[in-house]
Amino acid sequence: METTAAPLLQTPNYIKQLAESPDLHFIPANYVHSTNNPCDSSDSNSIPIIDFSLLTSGDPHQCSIAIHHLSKACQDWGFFMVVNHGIPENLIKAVIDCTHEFFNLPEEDKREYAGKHVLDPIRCGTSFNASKENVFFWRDYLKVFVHPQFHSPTKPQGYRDIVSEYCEKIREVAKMLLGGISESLGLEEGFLDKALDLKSGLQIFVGNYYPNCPQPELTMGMPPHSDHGLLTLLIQNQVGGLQVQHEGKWINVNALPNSLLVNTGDHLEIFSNGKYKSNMHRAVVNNKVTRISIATAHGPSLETIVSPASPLVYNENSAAAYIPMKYSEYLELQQSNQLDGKSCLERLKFPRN
Ligand SMILES: O=C(O)CCC(=O)C(=O)O
Ligand SMILES: [Fe+2]
Repeated sequence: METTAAPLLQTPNYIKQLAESPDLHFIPANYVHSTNNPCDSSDSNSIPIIDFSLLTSGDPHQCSIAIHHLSKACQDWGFFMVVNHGIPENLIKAVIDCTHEFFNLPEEDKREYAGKHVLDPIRCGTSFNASKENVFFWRDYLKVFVHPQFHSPTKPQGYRDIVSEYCEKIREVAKMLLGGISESLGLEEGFLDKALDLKSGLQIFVGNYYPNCPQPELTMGMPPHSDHGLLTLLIQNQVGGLQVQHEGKWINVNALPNSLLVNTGDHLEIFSNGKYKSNMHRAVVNNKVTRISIATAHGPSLETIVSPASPLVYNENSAAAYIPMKYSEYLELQQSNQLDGKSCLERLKFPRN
């Protein structure tokens, strides 16, 4: 394997800019990660598949099958693919295309959204928590709050209409899945929705841009992490790169055509009192083509204090395993330098003896 790397580089504004520099054969040293080789992973055909049409069929028997599948998927994997979700293929393509156009805008158009606070509604930048780690990843991002209030960059043209249509549709899918998940926990379908104030719930549209990389085996697009919130629904431009952790192994996600890739988040773990663990995942890059992915994260309202669901806790068999915290405070803590190497979720776990 080629291990030579170019010297350290001053932080570029965007990885896109670096990846497009002529004669880039070696990646700068601050992009090299000595974690396990990202290519050392298994393929899997066993990733759970949820047929969304069963959940929405109105037939109680079909619904209960889907709920059972959701329960197993959340408990065993924290990850599943959703088919027959009803979101038109051409809308998905349009969202990916206009997000690609956003990343292709001149730097001055993107500059006004750079270097913002985690609660600012539109942010774009590079890497993954670069301010904290000073270690870089092969990725640029655009993060936009799209619910309860819809925000949008002003360019490219057409972006606002396409993305708002997509976000509305994907939120409906997330809401139905969360209704099924609520039932799978032995709660009423609407329990989670009410408890976490989903009608004012935060929805964040995250566009990820991973340009092709001359030494993909030495770096990573996104390091291993879990997502905040309840459920993240992801689409991509037909280029793989997402890997999920399952039973201690990294699994390449080979997406079914036109499927949504869904992972559980930290606040579902908290709400379920640890029954549904938040999924660990990461993104690898390749040396051939640019990969675009769009992750839409769905969480409680920013004001909600998230704690384990009361019916799951106040019985003789279990006690709350997580300390309650306001969702907005969680987001700020996650971005801060005050975690002593622990994950934010780890910090909220009650110590067990
Ligand atoms: O690009 C991917 O496949 C993963 C993206 C992701 O994990 C995220 O945006 O949180
Ligand atoms: Fe993620």
